[in-house]
Amino acid sequence: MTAAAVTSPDAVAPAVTTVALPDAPDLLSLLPREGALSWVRRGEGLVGWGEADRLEVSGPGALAEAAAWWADRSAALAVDDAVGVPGSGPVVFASIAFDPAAGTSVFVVPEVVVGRRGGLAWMTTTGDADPRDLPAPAPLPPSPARLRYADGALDPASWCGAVSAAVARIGDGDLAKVVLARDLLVTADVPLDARRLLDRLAARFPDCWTFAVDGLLGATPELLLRRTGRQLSARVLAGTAPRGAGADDERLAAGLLASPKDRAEHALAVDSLVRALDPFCTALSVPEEPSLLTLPNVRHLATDVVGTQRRSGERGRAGLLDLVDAVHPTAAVCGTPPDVARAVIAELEGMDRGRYAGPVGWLDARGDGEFGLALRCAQLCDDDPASARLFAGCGIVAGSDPAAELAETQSKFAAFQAALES
Ligand SMILES: C=C(O[C@H]1C=CC=C(C(=O)O)[C@@H]1O)C(=O)O
Repeated sequence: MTAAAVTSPDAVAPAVTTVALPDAPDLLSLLPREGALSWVRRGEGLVGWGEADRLEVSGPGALAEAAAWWADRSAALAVDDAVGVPGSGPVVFASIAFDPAAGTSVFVVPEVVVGRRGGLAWMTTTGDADPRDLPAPAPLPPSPARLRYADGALDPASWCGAVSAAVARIGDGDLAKVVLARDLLVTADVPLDARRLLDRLAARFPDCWTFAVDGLLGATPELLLRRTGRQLSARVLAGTAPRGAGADDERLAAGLLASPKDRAEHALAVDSLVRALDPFCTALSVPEEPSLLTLPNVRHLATDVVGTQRRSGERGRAGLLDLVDAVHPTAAVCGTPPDVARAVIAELEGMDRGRYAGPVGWLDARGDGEFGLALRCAQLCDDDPASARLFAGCGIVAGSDPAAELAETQSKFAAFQAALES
C-alpha cells in the first residue's frame, strides 16, 4: 500500500471557515484555469480550487486508508461553519481508481469551496484565503480550431474482436456479463481548457453530474451513492439505446424498455448494488420496473434505489467511503460475477482504465457526500496540455452484437466530443 500526503503530519491544523453568500453564484464560472474541482448538476453542487491537502493512495485497503486519513484530518481542523448543511465545512473531492488496489486514487482538500443547493449558497475557505473574496467570473477562451483523433489501446476492429471473445466466454458459462471499454486519444491545436469543457458539458447534459478532479473531467448520468445522514440513494444505469428523430426516437425508446437483452443487462447491475448495500440498511426500496433516462446522445434504462442506513452495529458505523468500497465495482462498470469479469476486462481491454469508471465525487466532515461513476469523461494528459484520453464502455451479455456495441461507444464518446467541438 502506498500513500502520499503533501502536508506534513505535524503541520498546525488550518482554520476552516464557511460563510453564507447573499447571492447564488454560477458555480462553474468561478473556476480558475488550473486545478478545477467540480460536482455540479442543474447549477447546484460544489466547486473548488487550490490544494490545502492531498492524498494519493493505492493498494489493498486503499479506501479504508483514505477514510482514516480524512477522519484524522477533518477532526483536527478548527472549523467555523455558519451554514451547517451537507457540503459546508471541510470537504474533500475524490476520484477513485476503477481498481483501487492497483490504480491511484486521488483525494484533494481545496483551499476554497463554493456550494449551492435549494436557494442556499456558501463559501468555505481553508487556511489564509478570505471567505468573502469571491473571484470575478473569467471569460472563457475560444474553442480549439482543430482536433485530431487517434485510436487508443485497440482499433475498432480489434475492440469488436474483444467483444466477440467476451460473448464466447459468456456462451461457455464463465460469466453472465462483462463491461468492456475503449479509449480514444484527442489532440487539439491549443491547450484544452477545463473550464470551457465543464461549461459545455453542463449546458448540454443538465441531468448529469459535471465533475472534475485532478484532470479527470466529464458529465456522468450515474449516481453510485449519495449519503445524507442515514439516507442513501443511487441511480443505477445499464442498457442503452441510440436516439433517433421523431417517431423513430419513440420506437427506439419503446424497444429499449421491451428488450430482454437490455433488461437482463440492467437487472444484473441493480442486483449487484442491492446485494452489496442491503447488509448496511434497515430498509431498501427498489422499483420493480426500470424507467428511461433520456440524454441528448443516448437513452438508458435507469433504476433509482433509496435506503436507510442501520443506526448501530458495525454496518451502522460505516462511513460513505466504506459504503463506496463495498458497492464498487457494480455490474454497471464491471460484470457478473465481478472477479471473473475483472479478469476478463484485464485480459481483453488492453488498457489501464485509471480512474475511468471509478467513483468520483465529494465527502464532508459529517460523512455526507455524493459519488458518481466517472463515465462520459476524459483524462487530460499531464505531459501535453493539448491532449486528452476519452473513455466509453458497454455492458456485454449473451447475444451482444460487436458492431452495435461499437456504435454504442461512439454515441457515448459523442458526449465529450460535443464539448470539445462546441
Ligand atoms: C460503462 C459505461 O456505461 C455504463 C453505464 C450506463 C450504461 C451502460 C451500458 O448500457 O452498457 C454501461 O453499463 C460508459 O459510459 O462508459
